[in-house]
Amino acid sequence: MSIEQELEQFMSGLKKRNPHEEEFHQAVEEVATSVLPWYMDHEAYRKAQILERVTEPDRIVTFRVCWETDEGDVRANRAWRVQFNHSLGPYKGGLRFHPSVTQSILKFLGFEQIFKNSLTGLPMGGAKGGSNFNPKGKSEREVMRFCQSMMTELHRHIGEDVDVPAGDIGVGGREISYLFGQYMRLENRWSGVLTGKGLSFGGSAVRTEATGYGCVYFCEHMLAQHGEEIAGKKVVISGSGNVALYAAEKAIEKGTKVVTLSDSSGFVHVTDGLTEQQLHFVKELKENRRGRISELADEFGSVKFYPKARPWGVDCDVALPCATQNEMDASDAIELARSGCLAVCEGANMPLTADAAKVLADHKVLHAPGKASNAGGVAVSGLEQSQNAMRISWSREEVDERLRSIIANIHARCVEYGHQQGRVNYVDGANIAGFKKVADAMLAYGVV
Ligand SMILES: NC(=O)C1=CN([C@@H]2O[C@H](COP(=O)(O)OP(=O)(O)OC[C@H]3O[C@@H](n4cnc5c(N)ncnc54)[C@H](O)[C@@H]3O)[C@@H](O)[C@H]2O)C=CC1
Ligand SMILES: O=C(O)CCC(=O)C(=O)O
Repeated sequence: MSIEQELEQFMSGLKKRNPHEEEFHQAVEEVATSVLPWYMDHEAYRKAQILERVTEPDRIVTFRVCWETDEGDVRANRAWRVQFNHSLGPYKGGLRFHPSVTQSILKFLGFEQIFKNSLTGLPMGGAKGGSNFNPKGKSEREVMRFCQSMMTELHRHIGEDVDVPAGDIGVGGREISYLFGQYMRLENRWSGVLTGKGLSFGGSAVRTEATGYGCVYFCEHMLAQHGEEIAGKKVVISGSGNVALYAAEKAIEKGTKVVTLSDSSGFVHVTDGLTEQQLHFVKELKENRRGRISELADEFGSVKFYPKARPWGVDCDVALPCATQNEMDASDAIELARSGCLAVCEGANMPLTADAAKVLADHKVLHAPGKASNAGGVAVSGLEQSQNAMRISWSREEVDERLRSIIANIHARCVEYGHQQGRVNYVDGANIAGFKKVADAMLAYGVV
């Protein structure tokens, strides 16, 4: 059978076993496309059915989360924890609170997390969880009651050596604190069972910034590998949450011009590049006031807001999609390629549709997949676990230095496994390097 036929047969079985889970199919197909040519050459992995086994989660816990609104009305949400694979260490991955959350989305995220965590070189397995709860418009007390109710079930399934959740969309420092408080109340002990904690109670320096900073560090390596430098580049960023804001901060520090940010209501265009004052305004707006990105244009006359639009039509050298999955489609990718964009470095998880990724490859636009370029967040979470286990805290400088070194290593591994005719195919490189380490561990464990 040809590789294409192998892929088709494998994907057709996977789709039958996991019907109506489009995001999960998409994430698996991307990995399988990269690894199959290599996998078919390695009899031992094939015989042990590693690809079939690694695409089946170890377990999925689904549960109901009941809570009361401030008016005393009862609400019931659905929540999940997908514990995908713990071959390399305790399960690790974020929790997402967003009305769009489904089992398919959490399976795609948990699956990607296996290989991302493998690439960091730290001992972490892959997991993801979350709920279709919408924190938007909820009061502090409602968010607290939801988090407490969620942890009342979740605490049975997690532990510092079992599964260590963290934040993701809709889950930041506030939610992690409420979840952690409830965990301690239920278990009557302090443990590093969540990461992204406050600095005064076991959190790590630089965890808040790590995903965005790491994405820019990765982009810098990717450009340098291809004879370009980041300073002076025009950068388009989507999103205005945790990842986007700290990617913008680091990009500005590196001498780039950040010309866009966005949220689900539209995007802002800052022709001359976002200033530090404007970035400070957006941080306050998003992290504390939880307002809309259009308020940046209301505050600063030179900023223009485009409602219900995405930023990919704005001319740029570098694009950092930092909002959500499938936020860039083929027509967006064509616009980016036409504007002369050199590199797309994913801050979000799977922000490109499969067709968009193909357009970038056809136009020779460098493309770093999230599992490599946004691994800085989980890497610093891994460092938070180490600090908690040793009961110490490293300085900001020390954590940042370790983060840079982990990102440099991930980049080097992408180059090692993705080098193709003078350029690097970062998607293949990340997938093969991440997969191989997990596959070797699974082989060593025998049939389990
Ligand atoms: N927080 C972290 O450490 C990590 C996050 N990621 C990924 O980065 C992405 C962003 O996550 P965070 O910044 O943490 O979340 P966040 O909740 O802080 O921000 C999410 C951002 O995405 C935007 N957004 C959400 N849904 C959208 C939609 N349907 N259309 C347009 N915009 C939308 C929001 O307006 C917001 O700007 C996600 O894909 C997440 O999985 C990846 C690695 C680590
Ligand atoms: O810090 C973590 O454990 C998880 C981060 C995350 O959810 C991700 O890498 O997508």
